[in-house]
Amino acid sequence: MEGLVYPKTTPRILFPTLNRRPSKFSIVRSIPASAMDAHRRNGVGFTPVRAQKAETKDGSATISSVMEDAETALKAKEWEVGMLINEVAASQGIKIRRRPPTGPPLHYVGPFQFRIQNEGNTPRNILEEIVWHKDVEVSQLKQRRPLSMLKNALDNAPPARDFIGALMAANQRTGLPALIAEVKKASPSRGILREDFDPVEIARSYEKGGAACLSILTDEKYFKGSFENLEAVRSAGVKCPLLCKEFIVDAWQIYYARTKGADAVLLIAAVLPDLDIRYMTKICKMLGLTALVEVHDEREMDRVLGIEGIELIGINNRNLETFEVDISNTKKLLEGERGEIIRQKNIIVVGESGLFTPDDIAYVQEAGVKAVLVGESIVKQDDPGKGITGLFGKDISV
Ligand SMILES: O=C(O)c1ccccc1NCC(=O)[C@H](O)[C@H](O)COP(=O)(O)O
Repeated sequence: MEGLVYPKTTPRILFPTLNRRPSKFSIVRSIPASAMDAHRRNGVGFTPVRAQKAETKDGSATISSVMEDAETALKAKEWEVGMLINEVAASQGIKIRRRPPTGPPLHYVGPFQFRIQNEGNTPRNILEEIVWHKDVEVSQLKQRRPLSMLKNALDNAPPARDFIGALMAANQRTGLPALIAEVKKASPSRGILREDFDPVEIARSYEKGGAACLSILTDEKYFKGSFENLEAVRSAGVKCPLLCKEFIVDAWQIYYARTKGADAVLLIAAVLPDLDIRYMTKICKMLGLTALVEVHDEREMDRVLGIEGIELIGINNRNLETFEVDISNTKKLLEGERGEIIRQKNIIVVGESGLFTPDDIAYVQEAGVKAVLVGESIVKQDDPGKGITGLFGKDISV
């Protein structure tokens, strides 16, 4: 296995040749997942994990300083806690691991220091990579806007609107699954979906075409979305309630989404252990937000059905680890006892991903969904609102 090589010497000693010899220090990654290859081909946001190097103020590379004993012990503890979190998640069948907090161990050979790419420090699939990146992104954002600051900002946020109410009203009005129309410029599996991307124009067109709610991608790196898009759509006067489509790994993000005008947030069961879903759902309720809890398979569905207070479940037909899309996943997860429990608990189910035709809509409606979340097939149309008519096989505008 190959790793990025840095010389090991005493602390703060400059190693001036490092910057001039980048090719010798680059990593050849060996990630087997075909998803990673597809992702790389599409060129959306992939950054290999690299060894960390310290930089001085003048920008030249330095040798990582030798850590003090206390610092080493703290890092070791952080590592252990990180591993424990992953163990709890794994015991619930969660395959997505959280990012190792201190990075992989260093190896010393002569004057060199190696950080070897291995199973433990390399994301195994695209969802894991997104989550690891999100962990870093959120911890940086939190430093700039601590929770106390967000809590103060809540007072100035536009009021939260009834996301589920809007879905139910549209479902009753049309007799068809209510549409959550997705404002999405790009995705890891499909690359760029729309070059001329004006989120407000697309949102208005969706609303005119009969969408009940909108899903706004806010992830920048992998979906080319932003919180500015969310804010812009909200302040443009679009009436449809807005789902903040983000990879939530920390409750701080829920507060942040609310300050930016979100009416709902996504919680992904493939990423979040039960306890996180439980307390994040409570935070959502406290803030007046709807939680759309997303599942991909039977195990995730069973976990989520075991959690009190879940009102809205999304069944994603896209396997976020392999990118495979199969709309029969919706039917499979709503069959038998699970469907029964969902009806008893009055949970609204949303069919997500891979829906392109009126037959697809009819198929998931027959399976039991009251709403659908659709991106690609409508956002790619010249007139996204008219794309809705094509998707449903009839005009569903108000
Ligand atoms: O779509 C991806 O490539 C993707 C990769 C990793 C995590 C999530 C991903 N997509 C999120 C979604 O599931 C879709 O944006 C959403 O359900 C709409 O799907 P579609 O109608 O197929 O655009």
